[in-house]
Amino acid sequence: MPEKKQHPHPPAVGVIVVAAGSGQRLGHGIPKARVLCGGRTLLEHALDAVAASGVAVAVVAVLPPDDPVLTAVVARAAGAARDGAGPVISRVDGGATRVASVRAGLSALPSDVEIVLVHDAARALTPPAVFRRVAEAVHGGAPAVIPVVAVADTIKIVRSGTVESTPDRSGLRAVQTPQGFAASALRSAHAGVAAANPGITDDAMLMEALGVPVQVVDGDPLAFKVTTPLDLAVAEAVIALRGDGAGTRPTPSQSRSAHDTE
Ligand SMILES: Nc1ccn([C@@H]2O[C@H](COP(=O)(O)OP(=O)(O)OP(=O)(O)O)[C@@H](O)[C@H]2O)c(=O)n1
Ligand SMILES: C[C@](O)(CO)[C@H](O)COP(=O)(O)O
Repeated sequence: MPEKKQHPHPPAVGVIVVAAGSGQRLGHGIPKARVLCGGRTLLEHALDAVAASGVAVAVVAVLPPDDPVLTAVVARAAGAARDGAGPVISRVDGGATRVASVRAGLSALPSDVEIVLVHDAARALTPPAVFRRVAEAVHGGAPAVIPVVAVADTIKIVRSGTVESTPDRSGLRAVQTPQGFAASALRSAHAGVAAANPGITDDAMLMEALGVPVQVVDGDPLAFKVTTPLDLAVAEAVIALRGDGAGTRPTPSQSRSAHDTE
């Protein structure tokens, strides 16, 4: 029987939380990661989920440049992680596209990280189990892993206002984050593309272009992306239902400072 490859130590996992987007579709006029949901910023919810997953040795939050509110959020999370022997948490400025922001995050991660998870701050309520599923699949040998859910609607390919075709729904999946990669594969893939390319909407696309197999694992409905005002209302309702506001709410001064900027 072939010998199973043994890792001498658990691979070091780094998480990039991309939070530098402007949130045009949400329309709050401030970066989306700073928008409050259940009294806390979307970035705080996302960082909590990463911490609760327990997968990371290092976390880099990619922020809009010159954002004191989000910089303070990261500083608080870093302090709490230090006190609780959690991951090292840092921040870096993002870029004009998601690809550019991921690239900035990659350059800020420690070079000895072996697995990288790239996560949207906008998927603020992603259950910690999704992070673990993705990290375990990469640890198991897959170079690229994405969480997916089935598509509920019939999807049409439309050209110039007319339906061209209807793809078979049984083969369609909606893609979530965190997306996980062997660090070396992700670094190589990013080295080969233009950061400004607007057609690249996720990191798995870079792997697909290189012919690297992308494995799927189960996503979770709660890993939905807060994109529109309706999504934010759903996220507020989820937080209210699960009743986790108490004890995790910010102090009045923290809450005021986030509100004041809206
Ligand atoms: N230049 C960018 C663009 C996006 N993102 C991040 O990528 C994730 C997915 O992007 P999306 O939800 O589309 O965010 P926005 O780009 O902010 O949204 P919109 O397109 O409505 O402006 C988000 O967590 C967002 O902060 C980023 O870090 N840097
Ligand atoms: C990465 C992503 O969340 C996977 O669904 C998505 O592609 C981000 O796209 P967006 O256009 O930046 O929202």
